[in-house]
Amino acid sequence: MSYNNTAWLNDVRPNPYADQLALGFRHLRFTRSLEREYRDYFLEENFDLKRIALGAGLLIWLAFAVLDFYLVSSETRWWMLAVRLGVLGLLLGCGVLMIQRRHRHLLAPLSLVCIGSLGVGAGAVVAIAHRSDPSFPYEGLLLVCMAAYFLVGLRLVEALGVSLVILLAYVGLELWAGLPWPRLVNNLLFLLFGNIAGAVGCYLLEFKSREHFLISRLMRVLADHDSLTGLYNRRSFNRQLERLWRQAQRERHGLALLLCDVDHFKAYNDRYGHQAGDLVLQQVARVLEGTARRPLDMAVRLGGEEFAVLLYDIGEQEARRCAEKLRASLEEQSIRHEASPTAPVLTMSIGVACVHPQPGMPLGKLYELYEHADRALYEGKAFGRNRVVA
Ligand SMILES: Nc1nc2c(ncn2[C@@H]2O[C@H](COP(=O)(O)OP(=O)(O)OP(=O)(O)O)[C@@H](O)[C@H]2O)c(=O)[nH]1
Repeated sequence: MSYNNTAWLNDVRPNPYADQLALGFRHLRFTRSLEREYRDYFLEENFDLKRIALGAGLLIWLAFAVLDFYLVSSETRWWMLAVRLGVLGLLLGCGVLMIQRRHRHLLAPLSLVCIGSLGVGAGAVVAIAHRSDPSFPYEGLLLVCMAAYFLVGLRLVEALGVSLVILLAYVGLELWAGLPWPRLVNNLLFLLFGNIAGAVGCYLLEFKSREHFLISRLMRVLADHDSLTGLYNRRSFNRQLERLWRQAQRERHGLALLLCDVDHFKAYNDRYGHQAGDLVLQQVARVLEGTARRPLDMAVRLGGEEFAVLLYDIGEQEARRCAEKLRASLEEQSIRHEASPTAPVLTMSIGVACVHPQPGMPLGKLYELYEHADRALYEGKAFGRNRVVA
């Protein structure tokens, strides 16, 4: 099985999610960093499922314990009950850890312990019963394996591993119980075929889950980024601006907004063509990215030839210096602009505004930051362009 509809992906590459979709993942494995991200996502997605499955498993286990008691009359039922109680204790112990989010990293191993103990416990109960009654039903074991494939939120490799352990333990226990060979072979074949069906279903489920992960992450990236330059778009800028405002209020850090506008870009388009204009916008974007290097900084394409750089934890002097460096960097690219009346190369004007958000300062001040930078940019244009105004 492979992911076939890759033609549209070429439009959005390079992008790690699109690249992985195009590369395929039929062995249910991504590249190293994506694999780590997927496993985190998978754990988070299945957090509730695991807890519900554990609750259901406990109830079914108890119901079978009651059934054993009525179905088996000999002394062996006490041994069966002891096994059931032992497994019950283990499930309760794991359950206490699993319901707390702070033990999230233990979720996968705990699920394996739960399903494994249910399987081996069920195998032990069946083997004990088979010592006196070889026709005692053993099919419940398949139920446990099916839960591993479909209910507990395990990856295929985990479900296969734990099912294999359960089957091996079952064979060992039946040999100890002395189940006649023809019966053992019959039971084992039934369990094996059931497991093959479960594994195929689990493979398809995991494949779809991985595909969903990649597509949903890719959609998120596309929704937050400008398709021409790859910079953040205005929507994610607005979101991030408010988030950073609150963070800066809490941490008492300064914020700076650099509004950048390419000079005489209409003339550039008219002189060199729209496609050349697009390439230049991409070049400008790379220059802006060089300025927004720290994790909370952000380079944005607001639209057309208007860009913004949001800088976190910065003072007025430093912001002005950054803006000047940015302006000079574009000029140093020496992109010829023969149609510009102000410079022989492509330049941009930058309006700078800074704020130190204090706790309790209204959000309205944030919009003043934008207005201030916009006014400064307007002045920069009016005073001849290719300059920084704060
Ligand atoms: N190539 C290209 N051009 C674009 C894009 N978006 C907007 N533009 C062009 O950018 C130009 C912006 O022109 P104006 O707003 O008049 O600004 P300007 O010519 O740069 O003049 P000043 O800003 O005053 O220096 C318009 O001609 C738009 O068509 C784009 O994605 N690609």
